[in-house]
Amino acid sequence: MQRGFATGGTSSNFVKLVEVGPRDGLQNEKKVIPLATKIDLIERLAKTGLSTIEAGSFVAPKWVPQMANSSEILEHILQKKIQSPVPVSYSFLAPNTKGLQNAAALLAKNPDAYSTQNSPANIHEHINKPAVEMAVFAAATESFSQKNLNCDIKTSLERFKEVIQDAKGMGMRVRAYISVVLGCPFEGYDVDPHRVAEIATDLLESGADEISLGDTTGMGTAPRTSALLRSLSAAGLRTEDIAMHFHDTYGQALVNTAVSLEHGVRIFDSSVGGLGGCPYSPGATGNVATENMVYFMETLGMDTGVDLDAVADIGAWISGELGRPNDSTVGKAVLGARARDAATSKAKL
Ligand SMILES: CC(C)(COP(=O)([O-])OP(=O)([O-])OC[C@H]1O[C@@H](n2cnc3c(N)ncnc32)[C@H](O)[C@@H]1OP(=O)([O-])[O-])[C@@H](O)C(=O)NCCC(=O)NCCSC(=O)C[C@@](C)(O)CC(=O)[O-]
Repeated sequence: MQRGFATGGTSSNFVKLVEVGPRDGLQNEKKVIPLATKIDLIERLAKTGLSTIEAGSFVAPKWVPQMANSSEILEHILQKKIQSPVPVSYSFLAPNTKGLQNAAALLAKNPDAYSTQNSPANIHEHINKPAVEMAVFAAATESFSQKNLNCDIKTSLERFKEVIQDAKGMGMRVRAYISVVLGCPFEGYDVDPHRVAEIATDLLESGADEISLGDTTGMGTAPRTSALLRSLSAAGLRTEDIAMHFHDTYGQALVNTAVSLEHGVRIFDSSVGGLGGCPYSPGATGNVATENMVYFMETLGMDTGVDLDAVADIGAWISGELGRPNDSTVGKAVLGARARDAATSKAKL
């Protein structure tokens, strides 16, 4: 369907979306999701123009059982050529060196199957070989760090330094999350932006390539998002190193996205069908839906390179597979408009 927004990508209006559905989106589902469904989801997403897909998590299966088959997912990515119109980087979480080593063992078995930061910058090379990146995840509050990682922030940063340096040594790109930056389920709204800046600086100094700031609880508001980004900037952080990760629990995700765009942020996390929730954040709902994010960027004349109709189809499909409602308002609207158009064309025949 023609949506009639200004389009046309230039490097200045490009916004990178990081699809977190297969990891953040699925990790909290109670029902066991078959491996084949997870792989199908990743393969479908890879065809939409998304360039980064968070595919799994090398965490303790006792803690997050739904992610227990992340090794099989990584193996599939390495062994089968997933078709994609653009080079895709597949990202996996690691909470400690054990998680990284588990991923590294699979990479070592398939050394020619993936590209690294050291690979030649040849687009065909990258299209033929997926990139694999790792992600570590800290918290902005002590309570959340204890619940999510079973250690305090200082200990987590020491562990992450090792994980980041080892992963970088293997040529991998590393992203670092900081959760609960705009509100904590245990400590409330009072999250200190200066502390967020300190943690982000520590992670960047350890070698992380990008910091994703998680509004885990969706408690972020426009003024508080702006205040946080001002604090980070005052502390010397560069917007090009920052990604924003909004959950839409209070319906503020796109407002906060607009504020972040004004501050120069150009990387946003989202989840197809609005899947998600954090197992250690009671009451947390899904990430902002990828469909909503793509549509929103299109209305602003920004270019994500992502096919909105294709992600709308995937959102409806995966919601059906999981037996849950499709949480993307845009996804439902796109499919509704398509059904109306089809009915109108049929009536004209
Ligand atoms: C960090 C630990 C492991 C500490 O947990 P612990 O219990 O303190 O760890 P431990 O070192 O004492 O080990 C306990 C057991 O786990 C095993 N183990 C230990 N590490 C691993 C590993 N990597 N892979 C596989 N197994 C592992 C270890 O071998 C041992 O096994 P046992 O001897 O009992 O059989 C645990 O707290 C953990 O896995 N936490 C992860 C929690 C998580 O995944 N949360 C969700 C991701 S964060 C998120 O969703 C937020 C985000 C990123 O989306 C952004 C936002 O919205 O905020």
